[in-house]
Amino acid sequence: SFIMHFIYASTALLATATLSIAAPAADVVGRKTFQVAQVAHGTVRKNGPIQMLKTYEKYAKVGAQAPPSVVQAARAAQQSGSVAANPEENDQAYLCPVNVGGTTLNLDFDTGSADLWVFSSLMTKSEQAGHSIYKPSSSAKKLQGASWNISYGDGSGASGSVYADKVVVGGVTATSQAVEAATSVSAQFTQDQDNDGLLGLAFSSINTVQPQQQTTFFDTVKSSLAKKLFTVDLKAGQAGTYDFGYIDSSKYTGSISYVPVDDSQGFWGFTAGGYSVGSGNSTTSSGNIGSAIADTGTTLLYLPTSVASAYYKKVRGAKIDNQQGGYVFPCSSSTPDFVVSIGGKPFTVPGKYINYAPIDQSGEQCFGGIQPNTGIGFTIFGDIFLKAMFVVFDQSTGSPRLGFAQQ
Ligand SMILES: C[C@@H](SC(=N)N)c1ccc(Cl)cc1
Repeated sequence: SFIMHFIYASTALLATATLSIAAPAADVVGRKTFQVAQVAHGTVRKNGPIQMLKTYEKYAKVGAQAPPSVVQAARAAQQSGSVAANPEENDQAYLCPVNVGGTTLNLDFDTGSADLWVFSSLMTKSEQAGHSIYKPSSSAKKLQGASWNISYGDGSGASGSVYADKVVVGGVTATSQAVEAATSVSAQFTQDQDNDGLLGLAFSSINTVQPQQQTTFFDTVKSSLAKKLFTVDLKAGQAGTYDFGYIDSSKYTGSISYVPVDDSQGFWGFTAGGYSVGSGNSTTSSGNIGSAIADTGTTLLYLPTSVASAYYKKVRGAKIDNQQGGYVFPCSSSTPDFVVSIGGKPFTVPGKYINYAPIDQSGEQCFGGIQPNTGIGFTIFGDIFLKAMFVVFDQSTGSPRLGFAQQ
């Protein structure tokens, strides 16, 4: 199904209010005291050399220099790892094996949301059917009073309670990660028995846990990674990878072009430039695409309506089919490449990726991988785009940035 994940993260207003309550003035008659429960945030095992190296780095501007032994020990302790991203049918989503509290679950890594939620033993047996299930392990600590509720624009959603437990992704370990155990999920999720939950990789500012917002897996382990970044290398119809803490230069061609990220909405936001349809001399090109996000959790490529219209003018028999919810065309029509400028460099989505899939068994009409971003308000570079690229989601410099290269 062409489900587009939307996210309406519930606000953290309550948590903000709680945190901003001023302590009563000491001289107030009948002074009252109050307690604020401290809940373990996502954490990783602290490591001496890494902590020492951070101290040396903190005072580097006043001449502190870490001894080679500290640098060497810290480097040895820093984490990095890689996990397979296995495509579902039609590359609708990509699922990665993750060890959550001792059980391996297949999770949809989603750079467009910030909750790590899983199918759990707290759900009814019928809802659990066919899925791998998280059962809070003996090492799990329930976050008393914490809850979460996430909803997506296609009407899907999930909710439940929260535990702190060990999570391992490609050998990278978060010793105490907020694991959002579902008590209820919508039909779209129960029906997709390949998918045991989501691992959010957007910014923790849109995590939905209340009353105390929690960190994503990446934010939890970030300080322990050799480099504070992860890379995404999705592929068409075959397994790709998510790598944490390092850049594997064998996974891309040419050089990586970096652009600044606007994380004000909690997404990996950036500005996309001009575009062209087709390759060689039969190209059309026009104005800027504008604000966009890099989103592994969205299947298709959602572009401004004028850009989508310009693209399908070049596809024989293309039309909008409201019953199907977007552009369709004869499966026999050829689909041109789509080229977009990011950071002043051209990036090409091969035309074959834009013939997404037949709309039915007859195989006559096919659904487009490019669709208009009507009602979204920004461009979404989803998997149709990402599976042609190698992308670096980078927090290793002062402010976040995205790196793009063709694969
Ligand atoms: C970021 C994606 S949802 C996701 N990847 N979890 C998104 C957000 C808002 C709209 Cl309107 C449509 C799609």
